[in-house]
Amino acid sequence: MTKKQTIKDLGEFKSIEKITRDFIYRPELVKVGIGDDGAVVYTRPEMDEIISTDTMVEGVHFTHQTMSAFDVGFKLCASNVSDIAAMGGQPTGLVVSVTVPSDLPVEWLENCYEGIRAACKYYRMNLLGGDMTGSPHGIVLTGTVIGEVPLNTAVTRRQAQVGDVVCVTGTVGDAGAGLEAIYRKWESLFPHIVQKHQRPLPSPNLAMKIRECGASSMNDISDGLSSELYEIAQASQVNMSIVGEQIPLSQETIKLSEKVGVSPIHYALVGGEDYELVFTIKEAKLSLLTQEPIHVIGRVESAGEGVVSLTYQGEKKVLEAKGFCHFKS
Ligand SMILES: Nc1ncnc2c1ncn2[C@@H]1O[C@H](COP(=O)(O)OP(=O)(O)O)[C@@H](O)[C@H]1O
Ligand SMILES: Cc1ncc(C[n+]2csc(CCOP(=O)(O)OP(=O)(O)O)c2C)c(N)n1
Ligand SMILES: [Mg+2]
Repeated sequence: MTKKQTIKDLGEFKSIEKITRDFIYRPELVKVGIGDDGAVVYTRPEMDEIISTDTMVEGVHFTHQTMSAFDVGFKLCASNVSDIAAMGGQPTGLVVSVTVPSDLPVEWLENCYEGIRAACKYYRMNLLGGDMTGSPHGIVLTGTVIGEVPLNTAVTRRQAQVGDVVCVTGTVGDAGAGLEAIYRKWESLFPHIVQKHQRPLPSPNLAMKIRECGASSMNDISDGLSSELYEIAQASQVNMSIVGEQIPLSQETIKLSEKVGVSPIHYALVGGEDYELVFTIKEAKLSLLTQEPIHVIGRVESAGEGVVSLTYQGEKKVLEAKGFCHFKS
């Protein structure tokens, strides 16, 4: 068998050249793209700019068992786009920093960039630049995304109002349950949730509609619904009540929970990486969103310290503020 060409064989500049050709999907927004010290982009006077960044680390966000190189590239973009969507904005550009071991096959990086390309194409986002360095251990990819939202309309976590309903988009818990399915080698039994783990597809268009309908606060679900609810409640200084039975779950997540023997809402509350949205809005505005995949899961009850209560199977408790945590002891 011939040895695969590695990053070290090809060298830094040739590797960059190989993977970054033809990456502009919105040429009208770029003055200077890849190939200079910095990218130069047009900004529009009627828009505010949004900037966010997210990282994927081998062994933390993925392993060679859980995700292909293409998936890693795609999900890096998706998690960044999700942050822009959570502000009610649209993504326009991305820079990617790649830190890889020198013996990594060039093919891995090429496939990863095919995933980045698929996402950039899907979201009409320009790849504007990046960085490439060696890593003594494992792969680390960081995306920094820029996006735009009409002036002064960005939806923050800070404005949830007493009386608002609390809603989520899509189904919640699928990505965490999908990871469990991958670990147990049940991919063929649970194709939909495995796909949700490997290729999440946040929707800035849905987020934009939610913003236009008057959402008072919004957050994306990266660490788990429980911790995202607390982020809104604490930033807005309100208490919320959630009804467990109203959290939308997919059939596959329900089936996997039964097989594994955990509560069906477990993955929704603490799984994370769904890249769905949780938001608050006046109940009267909901009629504008009836065509959309949106579910009411609770209500903003009162001004307060930011406590979230959960009623489930007839029992009301304070929801544990649990989610994915990078620095657990
Ligand atoms: N190393 C850092 N330096 C500066 N700001 C940071 C750093 N890490 C996180 N933040 C900021 O802290 C806030 C919370 O971060 P995070 O939990 O990662 O947000 P999200 O879940 O939306 O990705 C964000 O505003 C983020 O920009
Ligand atoms: C191998 C592996 N183990 C565990 C997870 C689960 N996981 C890793 S990071 C994470 C939370 C989201 O990542 P983070 O970097 O905290 O996203 P952010 O909140 O910054 O958007 C979760 C649920 C995974 N995806 N893959
Ligand atoms: Mg983050």
